[in-house]
Amino acid sequence: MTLVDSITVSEAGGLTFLDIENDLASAKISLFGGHVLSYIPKSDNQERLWLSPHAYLNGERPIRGGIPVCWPWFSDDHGKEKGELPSHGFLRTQTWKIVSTEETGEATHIVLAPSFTRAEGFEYDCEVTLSVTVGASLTVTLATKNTGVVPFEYNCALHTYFQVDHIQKTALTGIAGQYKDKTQNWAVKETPSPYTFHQETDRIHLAAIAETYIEVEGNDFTQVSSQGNDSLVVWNPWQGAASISDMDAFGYKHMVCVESAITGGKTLAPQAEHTLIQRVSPK
Ligand SMILES: O=P(O)(O)OC[C@H]1O[C@@H](O)[C@H](O)[C@@H](O)[C@@H]1O
Repeated sequence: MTLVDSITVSEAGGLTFLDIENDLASAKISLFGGHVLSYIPKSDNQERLWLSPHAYLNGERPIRGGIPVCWPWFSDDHGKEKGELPSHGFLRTQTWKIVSTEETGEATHIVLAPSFTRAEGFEYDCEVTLSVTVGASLTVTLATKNTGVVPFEYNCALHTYFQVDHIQKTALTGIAGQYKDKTQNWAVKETPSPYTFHQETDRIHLAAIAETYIEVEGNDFTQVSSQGNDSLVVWNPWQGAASISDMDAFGYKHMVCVESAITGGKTLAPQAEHTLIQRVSPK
C-alpha cells in the first residue's frame, strides 16, 4: 500500500513502525499491538507519552508504555481464572494491518485493523478499527462493530501511559465522584481533591468522565478528553514497578496511566457500532 508522505516505515526487532512527521506534530506507531508509542506536538516539542526503557519491542510481550489497546476485556475480567487468558485481551499482542492513510494541512490520519478479533474468550463476529489522527492534538478512536447476528458484550480501554516530570509533582483535575480501588479489594471511595499521588494507585472511576487535565507543578500540561467511555482508569504501580519485568524500580516516577475505558460491559446489537475516543491535547 502506498502511504502518504508524512509517514515513513521502519523495522527493528522484527517489528514494523510508522514514523509520522508533519507540520504540527511527530508520532510513532507500532503495528505490533496497533500501539501508539510517541506523540510530540510541535507547539511545545514535549513528549506526551511514556514508553518504558525496558519495554519489550520484539513481539514477545505487550509493549509497556504508549497507548496499549485493551479489548475485548479489561484487565483479567474475562470470566476465567486470572492468568488463563491474556490480561487486557488479545489485540495488544498481534500485528495490525494498515487500512488507509490520509493527510491534510492539519493532520495525518491512519486507520489500522487487527489481524483477528475472535479468539478464546470472545467468539463473536465483529470488525474493529483503530483510527489515529496526529496533529495539534492526538486523537485515537477504537471502533467496534457487531457484524454477526447475535448481541455481544465487551469491555475496552485506551490504556495511555502519560509522561510526567515527576509523579509527586503531578495532579489530575476534572475527576469527581466514586471510584473502585483495586489496591483495597475494590472498596468504593470518594475521589480525593486535590488528586495527587503518594502511593500505588489503581482505580476505576465509575463515571463517563469527559475532560481530565494532567497538571505538572501546578500548571496544566496535557488535556485528556474521552468519549464513549463509561469509566476512567488511573494507574501508577509505585514501587511495585520493581517487580514488573519491563519497568525499572524508578519508572513509576515518570508516568501515570489515564485510561478512557468501558469497564461495565457494553452490549452491541447486530450491526450496532460503538466508538471509544481519547484525545490528547497539549496545554
Ligand atoms: O501489566 P498489564 O497487564 O499491562 O496491566 C497493567 C495495569 O493496567 C491497569 O489498567 C490495571 O488497572 C492494573 O491493575 C494493571 O496492573
